[in-house]
Amino acid sequence: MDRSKKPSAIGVGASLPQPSVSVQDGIIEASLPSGESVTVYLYGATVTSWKANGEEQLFLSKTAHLDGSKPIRGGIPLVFPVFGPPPQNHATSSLPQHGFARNSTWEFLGKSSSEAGKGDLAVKLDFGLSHTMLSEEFRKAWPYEFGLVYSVTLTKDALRTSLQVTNEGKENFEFQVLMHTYLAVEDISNIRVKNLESKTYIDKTRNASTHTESSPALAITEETDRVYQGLDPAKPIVVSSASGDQPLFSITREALGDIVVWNPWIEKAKGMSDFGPDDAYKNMICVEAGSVSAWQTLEAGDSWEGGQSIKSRL
Ligand SMILES: O=P(O)(O)OC[C@H]1O[C@H](O)[C@H](O)[C@@H](O)[C@@H]1O
Repeated sequence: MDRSKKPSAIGVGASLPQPSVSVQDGIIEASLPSGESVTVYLYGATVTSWKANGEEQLFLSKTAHLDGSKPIRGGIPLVFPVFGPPPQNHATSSLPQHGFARNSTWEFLGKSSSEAGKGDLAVKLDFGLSHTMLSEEFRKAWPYEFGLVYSVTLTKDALRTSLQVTNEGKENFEFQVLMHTYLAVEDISNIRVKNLESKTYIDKTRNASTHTESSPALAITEETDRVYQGLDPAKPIVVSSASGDQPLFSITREALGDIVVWNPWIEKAKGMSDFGPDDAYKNMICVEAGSVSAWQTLEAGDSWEGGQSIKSRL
């Protein structure tokens, strides 16, 4: 047999084009034959880019630190096990703001691809983080035995991120979780956030006071930092143009009942050294799916799973 011959098309099953995945220098890139792509840094398992319809969908600060010296400003940093500054006298009290998931180095567990229906392909990337992988400082600050599996799934019209948390130890622990998604928008003055009407929110820019959303289409006209609570995860949060019927993004969730809407606006943007250029606050809005208004208690041996699916320019 002539082994120098390449396998014929029939020999390899005349297979359809498959997703491609590359792993280099702690950065995983996956793309579909139809052109969509996603980039994930092992540092924080942070999604830093999602391209669909030929366009970047996520905002990444031009001055973001990509060398592991600071959580990445942009994309989708993962917040776990505490959202915001940790409360005093809590098991998370010694952790930094937003916990350790976004500033720990995860491992790449592998890829899988499947049919996403209608002949479309899906590629799923899995990442893992566990107690023993944490820095000594974080291990001391939060001594629980846990396992996280974070899955990033790219399809032609959506990006899904989901997290499974397992309590691998002998004592219960409490956690909060949030997918801190920085969506790219052309002009903040021209977008609206829909489906928050009548929901209760904590306004972090007004001494954490409680309010009820009155607007069916929220405009962002100043620094905004609100935690909307008790939403139906299956009802999409829609980001649309101001004039519009055309949704730019539609976000459904599983087991994530809170949504944080954040835009730092002029002064705060200037004050963040890793946020650039200064006026980039016009080109982003964070719509963050999470479970942050209360603690999830996870008993020894139990698992919890939650996630979001973002569709773009439907
Ligand atoms: O600067 P970071 O630690 O990344 O936090 C950025 C922002 O995250 C969330 O959206 C919080 O609600 C904000 O209060 C916080 O400013």
